[in-house]
Amino acid sequence: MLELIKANFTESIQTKIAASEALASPIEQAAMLLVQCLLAGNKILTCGNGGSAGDAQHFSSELLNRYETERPSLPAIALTTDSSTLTSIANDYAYEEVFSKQIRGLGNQGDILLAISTSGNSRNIVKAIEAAVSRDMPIIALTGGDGGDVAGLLGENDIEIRVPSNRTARIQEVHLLVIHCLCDLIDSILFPQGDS
Ligand SMILES: O=C(CO)[C@@H](O)[C@H](O)[C@H](O)[C@H](O)COP(=O)(O)O
Ligand SMILES: [Zn+2]
Repeated sequence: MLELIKANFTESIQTKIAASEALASPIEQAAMLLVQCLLAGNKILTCGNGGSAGDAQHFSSELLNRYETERPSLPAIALTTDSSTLTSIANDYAYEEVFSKQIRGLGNQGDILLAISTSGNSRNIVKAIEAAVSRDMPIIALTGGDGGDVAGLLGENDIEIRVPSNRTARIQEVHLLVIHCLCDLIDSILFPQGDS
């Protein structure tokens, strides 16, 4: 048991060290894109499944409320939270449409879609990206493995932050760190002294 625990910690740490080299540049680019979006008065929509739904909500709550310092609320919506909307879209159409239909209703040109998928292959994430493209929304995709179908859908102005791991749990652990880096960078650029 203790060996298994140690192995999980070791693998997580090693994945984070590898990611810190590979992902610093795309994380910086994503932070700049998010800041531009917010300065232009646009908003951020987030989505994901399972643990990644939690990550999508984690990020939107840190924007709407706060991260570490006092500052004004920033506009973000997690598309994973409205059970009436999610169940009716899944029931009347298909589960793969649960995010895309919300994006077509809520997304405006210049809003950002933050799409989270460890495999890059979840159909509702693929459909969400297609909907964002149709609304002229830039996309930031948090992925892992080989990037899956998501990687092939992104345009030159979109950003993929792909964790160098094939294990869902390890990828999710780095995704959360990436989300906290993005919050830290947004706050330090927009509110240098933590002023509100
Ligand atoms: O948290 C975990 C596994 O660690 C699961 O809930 C996991 O998020 C779910 O199986 C998701 O459906 C996986 O989707 P994706 O990351 O491949 O898009
Ligand atoms: Zn998980």
